[in-house]
Amino acid sequence: MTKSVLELRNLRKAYGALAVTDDVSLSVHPGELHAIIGPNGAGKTTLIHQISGLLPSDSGEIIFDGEDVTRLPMHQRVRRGLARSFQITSILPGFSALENVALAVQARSGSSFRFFGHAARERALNEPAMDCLNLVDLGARAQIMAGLLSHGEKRQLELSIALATEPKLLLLDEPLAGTGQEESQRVVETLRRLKSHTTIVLIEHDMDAVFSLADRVSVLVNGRLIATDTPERIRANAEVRAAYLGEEEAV
Ligand SMILES: Nc1ncnc2c1ncn2[C@@H]1O[C@H](COP(=O)(O)OP(=O)(O)OP(=O)(O)O)[C@@H](O)[C@H]1O
Repeated sequence: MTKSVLELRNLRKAYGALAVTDDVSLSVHPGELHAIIGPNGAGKTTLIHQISGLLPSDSGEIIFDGEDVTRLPMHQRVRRGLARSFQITSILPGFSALENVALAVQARSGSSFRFFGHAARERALNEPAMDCLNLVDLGARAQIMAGLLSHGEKRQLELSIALATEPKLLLLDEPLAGTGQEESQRVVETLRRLKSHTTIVLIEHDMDAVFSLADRVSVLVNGRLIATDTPERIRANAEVRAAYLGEEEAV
C-alpha cells in the first residue's frame, strides 16, 4: 500500500460544547489533489488550522510523511515540508515579485549560500525563484513591485512563494476567494499545473473548480466527514446532496 503523505486519525477540536471537528480520519495520497468541501461553518478552516499547527487538537493524531506531528509547533511542521499558502498580507509589497520568491528560496536553503560570492548567490536564488514564478504564470511580472500586482496575481505569487519552499504537501484555504471570473480561471489553471509538482489539500467553495481539479473529495458536515471519494461518486452521493440542499444549488 502507498504511504500516505498525510493521515488524520480521529481528529477533534471543540470550543466549549461545540465540536467543530469531530472524529475526522482521512488519508491524503502522494501526488493527489484532495479537496475538502462542506457547507459554511462545517469546520474546514479549523481542520486546516489543526493540520498546519496553528490550532492544537483536543485529541487524535496527525501523521505527516510517516511522522507523528500532532504536538509539533507550526514552524517545525513547515520545516518538514508542510506548507500552507500564506495570506496575501505576508507578501512584501515593496519588493518585486521575484524578490518575494527569492526570499522564500533563501529561507528554504538556510545558510547554504553563505560561501557564494554576491553575484553567484543572487543567481542561485533568482533562478529557482524564476522557475517558481513561471510555474504560476507570473514570469512576465517578475520585476513588478508585489504591491502593484492585481488581486489574482497576488494569489499566484502566494502560491509561488509556497512552492519555493519545496513542500511535500501544500494546504490551500480558498485560493479563489475574492477573485473575479477571469482571475479565478487563471488561478485554476495554475493549480492544475501545480498538481504535478506537489500534493495538495484544497478547501474551496467554488464547486466547478473543485470538481475539475480534485482527484478525491472529502465532505465535512457539522465537523464530521460524511464521505471521501472521487468527484464523480461524490456528485452522485445522496447524503452529500442532502447536506448541500439550500446551501449550494447542486454539488
Ligand atoms: N475561536 C472560535 N471560538 C468559537 N467558535 C469558533 C471559533 N472558530 C470557529 N468557531 C466555530 O466553528 C465552526 C466552524 O468554523 P470554520 O471556520 O472552521 O468553518 P468553515 O467550514 O471553514 O466555514 P466557512 O466555509 O464559512 O469558511 C463555526 O460554527 C464557527 O463559528
